[in-house]
Amino acid sequence: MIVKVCGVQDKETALAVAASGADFIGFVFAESSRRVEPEVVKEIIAFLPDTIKKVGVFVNESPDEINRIAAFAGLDIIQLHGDETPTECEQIDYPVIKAFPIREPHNLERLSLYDVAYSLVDHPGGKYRGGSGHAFDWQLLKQATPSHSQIILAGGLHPENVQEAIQTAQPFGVDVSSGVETDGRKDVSKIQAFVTQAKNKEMKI
Ligand SMILES: O=C(O)c1ccccc1N[C@@H]1O[C@H](COP(=O)(O)O)[C@@H](O)[C@H]1O
Repeated sequence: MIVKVCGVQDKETALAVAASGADFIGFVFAESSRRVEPEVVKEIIAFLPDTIKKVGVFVNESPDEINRIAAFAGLDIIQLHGDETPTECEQIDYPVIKAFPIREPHNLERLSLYDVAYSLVDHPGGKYRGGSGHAFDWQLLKQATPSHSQIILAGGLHPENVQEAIQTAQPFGVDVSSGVETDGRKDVSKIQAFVTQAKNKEMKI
């Protein structure tokens, strides 16, 4: 099970995410309370091991600008969380995670239009285009087909519900942001608990 922890804004949290055993770490470059500047991300990434993949989250940014920021900061993967077209996804020089808001079963039909590395399925969102902390009906994913690219489940996940979410939706990976925060800040104990639960490891007390 691939685990991504998103919305990291400082070095201490980034090191804790890497130490937790997470596979992907996410930095939000879009409008959000979790937005970080490329210069800050570049500094953080310098301290991270190669084993954790660095994901940049963008919303409706131009492919040229995304490729420029990715090369500058040292990103490995690009997550597109807006209205990006299949053509725009192909203009990204990095593996792409394309996010799809899921409200109804027919929303899954769009996944097959995109030739991307991963499809991320998320709640339609609140104030920003992601990171709402709300879950959608995981049962809808039972209608996903093997022709869809590897599915990452997101939206309202936290340490207490991630195992049920995995059992219900059977995704390739899971992604969390709000669910590992306390009072709007990343909480290291919740990050550790989330990764442990998602990877179905025994909790160390
Ligand atoms: O986290 C954000 O602030 C954010 C802003 C804009 C686009 C995407 C964002 N994050 C992604 O949102 C989902 C779900 O987050 P949550 O766990 O429900 O808080 C996740 O894919 C984040 O990568």
